Amino acid sequence: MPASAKPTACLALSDGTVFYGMGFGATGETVAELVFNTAMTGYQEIMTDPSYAGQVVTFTFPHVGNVGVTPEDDETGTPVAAGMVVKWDPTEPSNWRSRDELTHWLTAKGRIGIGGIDTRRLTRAIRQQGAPHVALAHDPAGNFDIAALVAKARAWKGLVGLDLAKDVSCTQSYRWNEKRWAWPEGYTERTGDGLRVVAIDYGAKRNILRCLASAGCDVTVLPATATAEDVLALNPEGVFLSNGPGDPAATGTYAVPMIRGVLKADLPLFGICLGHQMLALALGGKTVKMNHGHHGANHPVKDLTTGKVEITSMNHGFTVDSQTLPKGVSETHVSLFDGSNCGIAVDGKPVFSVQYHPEASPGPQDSYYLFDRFAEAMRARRSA
Ligand SMILES: NC(=O)CC[C@H](N)C(=O)O
Repeated sequence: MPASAKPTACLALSDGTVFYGMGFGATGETVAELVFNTAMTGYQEIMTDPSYAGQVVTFTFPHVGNVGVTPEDDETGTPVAAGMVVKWDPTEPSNWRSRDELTHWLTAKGRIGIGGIDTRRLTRAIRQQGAPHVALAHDPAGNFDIAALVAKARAWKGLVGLDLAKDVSCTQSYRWNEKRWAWPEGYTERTGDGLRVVAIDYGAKRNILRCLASAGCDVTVLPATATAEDVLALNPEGVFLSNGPGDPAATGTYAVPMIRGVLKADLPLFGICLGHQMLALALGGKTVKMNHGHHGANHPVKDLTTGKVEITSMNHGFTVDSQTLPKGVSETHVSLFDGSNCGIAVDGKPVFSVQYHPEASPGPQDSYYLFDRFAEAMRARRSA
């Protein structure tokens, strides 16, 4: 922000720290948790990932806006993150795929952005104090009641205990057949299997559904509140639990009974992120809030069964406490950043889940094998 320019946006942290900058996108105010994401690409996928409901995202990579936005890159129909914080004001798009400018898109979709922020200082603050509660305000006239904004950030109850999955889930069931556009090395499209998969939508990213379809699945998506009876009535060959926002323990009030009911049917089951956390809860484990979580596209994860390291895309603020996993449930993956749990499996059964995002959107493709593993488990069951 030029020294002479009057700030048109501000970010007030609950500890009273205030960052001033230039507003873009929608005007108004929002109160949320503040996280940082270190990915160098994929700002549109990040903003439209429903798992970011209730969170404002600080982008540590400074170039945001340079490839514009295109509906093809939406993870759901609209940005779900509450707002975005960037170092420089978004640049004009220069990309053949761009259909809109980031700033215009944010305005149209009612999401606030703030540019000109020292994102390095802000990120250090997030690391030190844990993901803070913030109020983000954008007013072209530059009038801000800072005391009121700080008070709003302080009064906000936060994500612990908050169930947001119901808000972002679909309300009606639907079929999904669209496949991936690009293939990770060594993989090609699997067709003709028609593996009947029921995917529970807690805020599912579209590229996860594409990956399931590409692995040979014929996917029926059900709303978050679907019961085990609803799921099993569709005679699935496998069940998938999606990613999603909020506290897994709060979402678990309805998801856990459903998952326990489905587990009795002894079907292949695969969960990602929130789905992973809720599978752990259903099996008797516990989840805890992390200090500032993991949000980025280069997080190393070790597969404990093979010793292989995957570079993964991550976005989570809660984690499964591996100490609480009961007998018969194994930890399969760990984060090489902090040793936190990144995967579990029920011993001897094709029931498994991962904390990270193997659909590679945005980011690395190393973990696509998990979709194939899920599909292979269904094929094995079919031929048994
Ligand atoms: N990406 C996700 O599914 C996030 C899960 C959960 N809301 C968390 O923050 O840990």
